[in-house]
Amino acid sequence: MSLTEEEQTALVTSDDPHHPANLICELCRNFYTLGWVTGTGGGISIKKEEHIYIAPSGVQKERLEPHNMFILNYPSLEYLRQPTNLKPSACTPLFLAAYDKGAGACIHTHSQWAVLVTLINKGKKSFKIANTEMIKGIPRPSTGKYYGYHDTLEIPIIENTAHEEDLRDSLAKAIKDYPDTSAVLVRRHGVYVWGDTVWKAKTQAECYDYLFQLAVEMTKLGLDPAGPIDPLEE
Ligand SMILES: CSCCC(=O)C(=O)COP(=O)(O)O
Ligand SMILES: [Zn+2]
Repeated sequence: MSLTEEEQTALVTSDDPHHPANLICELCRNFYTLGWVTGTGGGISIKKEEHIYIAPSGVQKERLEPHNMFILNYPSLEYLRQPTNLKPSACTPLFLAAYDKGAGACIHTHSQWAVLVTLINKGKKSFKIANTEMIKGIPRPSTGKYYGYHDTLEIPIIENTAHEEDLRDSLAKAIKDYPDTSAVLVRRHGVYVWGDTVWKAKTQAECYDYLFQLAVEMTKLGLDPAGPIDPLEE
């Protein structure tokens, strides 16, 4: 299905700040201040009905404008809009793996806390944390509820590749092997987080980042993030 130029422009033009083309720009500016999307890496994609909005690759994400957005039809994966002289984010195949799981938005961060948590879990295929309030912000699809305070949250870690797009198969396998997960850590690189809606994805990304930082700091203090509550604490 090819759209006229006017139809394509209409898909990225709106006064509504919640329109995906506007939200991606706003959220990337927000994520930039958190150190999640500096140096052009990282980003966010949003799905609105059958339209997937994707930012361009290799551009400063905090300077994006709505007319820079690519739009893919889902599930046909046909591009409805491709801005000239730009390439879609290299994360596109990874975002699609999250959409295949029913996500409404997917965030990729290069947060140093995400990177560090993969390094303190050297040689391990996952990161675990328990007995922490912020775990309660993470959904657990198998129960239809959220994780509880005393639950152990486990996030898979996959190995980085030279090119972002080559992560797709291992990310898809991690999603299959960890059906309760809504995030995949990429060693020495960052994290992918997805949610049913853009706001859920954002909340979860914030909770995960908090938990990654906490785990790094706990480990530095000789505490085990997945360990039991020490009775002497109370
Ligand atoms: C310095 S960024 C290296 C590539 C990367 O990790 C990444 O997330 C790229 O994303 P883009 O949307 O710019 O293709
Ligand atoms: Zn990346």
